[in-house]
Parts: sequence; C-alpha cells; structure tokens
Amino acid sequence: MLDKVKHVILVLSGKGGVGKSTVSTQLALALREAGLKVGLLDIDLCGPSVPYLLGLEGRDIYQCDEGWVPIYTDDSKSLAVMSIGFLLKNRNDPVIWRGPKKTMMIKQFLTDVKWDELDYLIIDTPPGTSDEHITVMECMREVRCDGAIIVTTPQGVALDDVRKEITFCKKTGIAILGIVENMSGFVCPHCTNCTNIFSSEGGVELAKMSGVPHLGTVPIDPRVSVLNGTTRSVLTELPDSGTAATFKQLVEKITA
Ligand SMILES: Nc1ncnc2c1ncn2[C@@H]1O[C@H](COP(=O)(O)OP(=O)(O)OP(=O)(O)O)[C@@H](O)[C@H]1O
Ligand code: SF4
Repeated sequence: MLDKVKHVILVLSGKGGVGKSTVSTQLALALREAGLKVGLLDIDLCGPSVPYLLGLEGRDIYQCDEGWVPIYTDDSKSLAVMSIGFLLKNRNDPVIWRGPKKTMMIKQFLTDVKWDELDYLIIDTPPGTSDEHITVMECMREVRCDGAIIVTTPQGVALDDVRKEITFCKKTGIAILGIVENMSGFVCPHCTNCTNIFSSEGGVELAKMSGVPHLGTVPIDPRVSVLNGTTRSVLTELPDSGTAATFKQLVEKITA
C-alpha cells in the first residue's frame, strides 16, 4: 500500500556486491537525518542484506488484515523497514522460492506492506536484469516511482553492467535520477587520505556519455563498514568525510 507514500526511489545495480544495499541504507538514514519520514524496502532476493546492515536480523514480521507490518528502527517511527530477509531464518540461507512464487512474493512486498505516512520509500532491488528485476520494473509501472539511482563501481566490467541497466530503465520507462559511484577509492584508516585504486572518474565519464546525472562518489572507507549492524548514519558518525558529503548532496538533489 503506497497510498500514503509521497515519493518512491529505486536503487539498482547491474551486479551484486557493488554496495547497492549500503547506498540504499545510508540514503534512507540520511533522509531521516533531514527530518523526513522514510521507508526502506529490501526486495533483493539474491542477497537481502538490509536487516544485517541495520542490525535487525532475526526480527519477526507479521501480517495484519491490511498487509505486512514493517519494522520501525526506533520509537520515533521515522524509519520503517521491510525486507524479504525477515522471512529467512539465516542471512546465508538461499531463497528457495522459484518462478511464480518468487514473483508473487516480490509483488506482495511491493503492494501489501502497510506503510504509514512516508516522505520517501527507498527500494533496494535485486541486481541485474534478472526475472526478479523485470518483475520489479513491471510492478513499478503500476506504482508512481520518482526514478532510479544506479550504483556502480569504477571498474570497466561494472560500467558495462551499468550501460545495460540504463538501457533497461529506458526500455521500461523508469526515469534515471543518476549514478552513484561506490568504491571509487580507498580511505586509509590511519590518515584518512583517499587513494584512487581504480581508474578514477569512470562513473563521471559514463554519466556524461549516457546523458545521465552523476550523483556522487563514495570511496571504500573501513569506517563505513564499521557502521554495519547499526542504524547510525555516515552523516552523524563521519560528518567530515567525503562519504558524508556525498550523501548530504544526494539528499539535497533528491529533495530539491
Ligand atoms: N563504500 C564502502 N566502504 C566500505 N565498505 C563498503 C562500501 N560499500 C559497501 N561496502 C561493504 O561491502 C559489502 C557489500 O556491500 P552491499 O551489501 O551494500 O552490496 P550490494 O551491492 O547490495 O550486494 P548484494 O547485491 O550482493 O546484496 C558490505 O559488507 C558493505 O559493508
Ligand atoms: S595513506 Fe598514508 S598513512 Fe595510510 S598507509 Fe599510505 S602512507 Fe600510510
């Protein structure tokens, strides 16, 4: 039920492991820091990691007459979370549903969660252009969706995946808000200098070539992964970091 949701944003990536869930989670936390009511929906059947990233693993969810009830991260109810991962006993358990059952589950999670009033709903989607992905996109046609943020890493192979993702969005009529380039360098844990270990500016170039906005870069920062398992935002925990600056900028661009 998205009738009380003002804005819906999809977070996509061409392949797994590029930091899509980290970007989705930190974006949700950053929007919350901006005083907004936020929902985070994780329908990544390949690796539903949002419960792990927010320290919500093992929490039970239940269905009321009106649908699935999301989990609130605290009493202020400013961040509501729903993940397919809540249905798995263990994060590493494979998702055993196949074909139509998988599709039905994704559709249910898109349409049957009882969200309260939300300013933004961030949807962490399955990576790639798989069947689940197509299902999400098809369902999104029936949902008002503001657009998609594509997460990539700077390596050439990831950029190829993004190209496919951009074509896919264009074909399915989903607006692209822009590209976030994750793991664009490495922040030294000793001196916090950032070293570009891959060719830098790959995301900027790709964005230029594709005519899609570049929304910012996030380096590999061990201090970011230390926040895994908590609901702490890079904005409050690492306020002077480049990562915090990127998420702040992202919130400004999205809410403008
Ligand atoms: N910028 C970063 N700095 C440090 N660690 C990061 C960064 N981005 C992601 N990670 C870490 O990399 C791992 C994978 O990230 P994440 O789960 O966000 O990727 P994903 O693209 O959602 O993967 P999947 O689709 O397989 O779930 C996590 O442990 C996360 O903490
Ligand atoms: S960036 Fe500086 S502190 Fe970090 S490992 Fe290199 S030389 Fe050492």
